[in-house]
Amino acid sequence: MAVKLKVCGVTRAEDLAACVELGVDAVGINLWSGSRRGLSLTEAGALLRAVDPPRSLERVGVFVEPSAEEVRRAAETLALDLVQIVGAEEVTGYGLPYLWVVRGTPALAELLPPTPRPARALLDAAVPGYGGAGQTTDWAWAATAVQQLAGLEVWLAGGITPANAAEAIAQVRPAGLDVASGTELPGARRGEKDRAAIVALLAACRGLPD
Ligand SMILES: O=C(O)c1ccccc1N[C@@H]1O[C@H](COP(=O)(O)O)[C@@H](O)[C@H]1O
Repeated sequence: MAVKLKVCGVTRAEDLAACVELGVDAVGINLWSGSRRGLSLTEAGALLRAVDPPRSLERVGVFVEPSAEEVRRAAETLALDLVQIVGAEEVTGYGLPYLWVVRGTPALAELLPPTPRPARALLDAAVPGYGGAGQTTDWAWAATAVQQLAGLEVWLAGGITPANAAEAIAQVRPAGLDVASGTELPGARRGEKDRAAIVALLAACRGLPD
């Protein structure tokens, strides 16, 4: 089965257009000013208007400790499909379809989907700075979590690169990969994406040779 790919932290029109052209499944629009991939709502709106991606490309808004009003306003302005909220103590998506972000490796016995039910779960590494640091989570733990959460779509994030994506898929069996750093060349200043990295990640997701 094909594994989906989300390219997270898109900041340039050419990168968003490449995601459309290459058949990426989802893009993350980072709306946190603390991230080097962060866009203001005005910038994010301009980016989406410049490319006008088809609705088949899922739009995920990424937030860190946002207010409910901030999330609702962005979801409406950018026509977001899902919201990904990191850092808040209790995350329920503020009434919108949301990703349940699981950071680190909590005890599996306590790994229960919150209410209301999330659209999917995202297993990410617990890193200082909330995310996007290119650090892998524990894949053995993640593989067990995927099995335990059967019935819920579970994606894997954290330190996925073209070099390790196939191995991550084989070990963890996620429904999708969510990649920020691994879609960029070293030194990318503001989330500039590398087309070759996206091509290679898609090949791993679709089970194709490089
Ligand atoms: O990308 C960011 O800068 C970011 C900032 C704050 C919260 C989440 C962020 N990104 C998410 O983190 C995962 C893992 O990133 P990476 O591939 O290890 O760099 C990424 O997929 C985003 O969903």
